[in-house]
Amino acid sequence: MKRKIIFLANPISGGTKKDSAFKHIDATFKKQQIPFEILPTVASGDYDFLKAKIREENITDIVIIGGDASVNQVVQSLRTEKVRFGIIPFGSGNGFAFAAGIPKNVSKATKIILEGKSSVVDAFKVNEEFSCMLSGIGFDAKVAHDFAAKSSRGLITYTQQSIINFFKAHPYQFEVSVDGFSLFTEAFFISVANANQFGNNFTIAPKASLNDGMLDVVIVQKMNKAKLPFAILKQLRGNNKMQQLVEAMSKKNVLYFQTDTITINNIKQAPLHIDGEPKETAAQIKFEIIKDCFDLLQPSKN
Ligand SMILES: Nc1ncnc2c1ncn2[C@@H]1O[C@H](COP(=O)(O)OP(=O)(O)OP(=O)(O)O)[C@@H](O)[C@H]1O
Repeated sequence: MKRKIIFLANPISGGTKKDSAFKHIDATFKKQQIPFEILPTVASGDYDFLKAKIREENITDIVIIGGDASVNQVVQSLRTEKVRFGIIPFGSGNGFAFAAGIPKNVSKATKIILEGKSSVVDAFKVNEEFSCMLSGIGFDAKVAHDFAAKSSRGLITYTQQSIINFFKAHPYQFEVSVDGFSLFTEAFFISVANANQFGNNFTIAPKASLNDGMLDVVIVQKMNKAKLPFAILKQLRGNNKMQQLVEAMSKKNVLYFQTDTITINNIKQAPLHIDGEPKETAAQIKFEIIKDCFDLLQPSKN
């Protein structure tokens, strides 16, 4: 089938201008005689207005030029359409794109779109909301909330907010239910991941895969603050194996396991983020995998 592409570019993401990226895209797709349009993303995140256009004009690919929140919003709105999704990473974190092996370099990312190889990936539900990368409750959500309140975006702001929040971090109480089993924990944060990272290649869930039908859960329990960076570093290297949840509870500060569904009673109303965007928190939060949710243009795995 002849391809026809809509690029959706976020005018505010990532903190850098996209003009040279637009030029590169324009030159590449004109040369290949593939029809395309570059439209701006919308702040509301609602792309229902594009559905009629997609059907009438037989659009085959929707490519997001932006960060994780843009990916979340576009896919959430348009995943019921018969289109494939692509990403040219232009956010501050780009966790989802990097987890899929899509690089930040515009010409390399554009080449992946041009090659047109795709495969299905999972996403997940957070109560009634949609997440494709990584959502969390507690300290990491606090970073997302504070980051959203800043006028400048980008990696430096994100790092500043993480450091400030680290020194202010305090644990929250949670009741975690998995497979009919329930436990109480005091934790700095609980992250639930489809992708393997927070963004900027900061890996938190080393085994997470975008199409394994599993959510990767990381619980960073209460501990002496001096130990916190070390514990996260241990997790980064992926050598913190989950043996038996109960046994690990008492001995380990960082718990890591996989499940397709998890329900968390958020006793102290810790803040929530979905794909890095702050969201209103809830007393109970259920995370549930959506297997084979959408088709993603990405580098082939072999
Ligand atoms: N046209 C627009 N005007 C204003 N805001 C927009 C517009 N389009 C999208 N947004 C908002 O921009 C925000 C940031 O989006 P995005 O995730 O693309 O960038 P980022 O936060 O810099 O990257 P990352 O999520 O990877 O850290 C989202 O909250 C999104 O709703």
